[in-house]
Amino acid sequence: MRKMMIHYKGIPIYPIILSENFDGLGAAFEKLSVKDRKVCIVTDSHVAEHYLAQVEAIAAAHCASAVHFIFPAGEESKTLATVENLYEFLIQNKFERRDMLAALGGGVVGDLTGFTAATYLRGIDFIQIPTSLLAQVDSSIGGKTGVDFRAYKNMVGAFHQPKLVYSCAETLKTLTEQQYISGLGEIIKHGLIKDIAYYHWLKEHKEAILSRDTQTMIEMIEVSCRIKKEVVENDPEEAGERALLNFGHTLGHAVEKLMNFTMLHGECVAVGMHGAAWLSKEKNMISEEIYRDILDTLTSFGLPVSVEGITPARIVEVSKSDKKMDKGKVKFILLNPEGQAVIDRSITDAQLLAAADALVRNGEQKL
Ligand SMILES: O=C(O)C(=O)C[C@@H](O)[C@H](O)[C@H](O)COP(=O)(O)O
Repeated sequence: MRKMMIHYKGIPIYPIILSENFDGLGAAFEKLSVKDRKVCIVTDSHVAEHYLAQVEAIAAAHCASAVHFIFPAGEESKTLATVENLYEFLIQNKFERRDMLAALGGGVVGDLTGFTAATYLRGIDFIQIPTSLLAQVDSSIGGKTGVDFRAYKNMVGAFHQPKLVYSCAETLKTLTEQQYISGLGEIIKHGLIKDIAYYHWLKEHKEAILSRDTQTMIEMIEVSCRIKKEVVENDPEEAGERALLNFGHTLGHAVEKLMNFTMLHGECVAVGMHGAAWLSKEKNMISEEIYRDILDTLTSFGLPVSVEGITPARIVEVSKSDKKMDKGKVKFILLNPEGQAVIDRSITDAQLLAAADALVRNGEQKL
């Protein structure tokens, strides 16, 4: 078992526990003083089949009582309507301020549960038990919670920090290939924005990573969590540096929306990272060779770097309606020659369109 603590202004806020199994979850509950508090485990229809019984039994043994709320798996459920159903369930079960939610699942479950916890009774505690690779290395850490609104990704939300993040590597073995690889999109992002040695380590350990070797996965998750921890500790509410975590998300969110959420988040981030790398190359911030290496790395891990069926013009239009606008300019995260990410507000509409064009697969172009 590995453990790290998230601090804000030097004060310890919550632990991240990385474990091979759920054996340490009971002890982690105990540390939260939950003996006389109710817990509602929020999960989706896929995860419920695999892990709900086990986690609910642990919660019931350590808390005053445990109930569960299950919603249909998928991004379509990440709405205010699901949040309303959850409020209703909590009211019916007489949940009070001192009671708690536990998000058992991937990014959708974590974001939606966190947002419900942030707003129910003006805020109750919640914990994250992420079961997808993407949630374990990214969305469960840092307190970004929220839902989509009329297909605008994460448009309504709040910063609300969990009391615990407990990640169990066993759960990664039941992920579909596509879900697992989607998580690798955010992991490669971590290397590219903050730790180029880690990016090379990922390439060197590709086989063990893709075969889901437990120890390699835990090592990789630990490095990614440390990178995310460092960024969110320095800038908890995205006043500055935290925006670097949005590398690949400006165009990625637009692709996600235009593909009607038929592509997974990490896949869209990979396409978006291609766009950001392309812009970095065009601005002479990285070489053609590095640009090619990024594309090769993404594709060698099974991630897409282009899309079909949408137009560059629509990608630009939708990018401009995302949250990343800043005084009318799209806030872009680009790569610089030192192998670090930087915030850039100088991208023109023409450059944005050309980047979007590089992502759209048509005829000859087979990236
Ligand atoms: O934690 C963050 O900050 C991130 O930006 C991490 C992203 O990878 C993640 O997808 C996040 O949910 C996107 O946030 P958003 O503010 O762009 O919706």
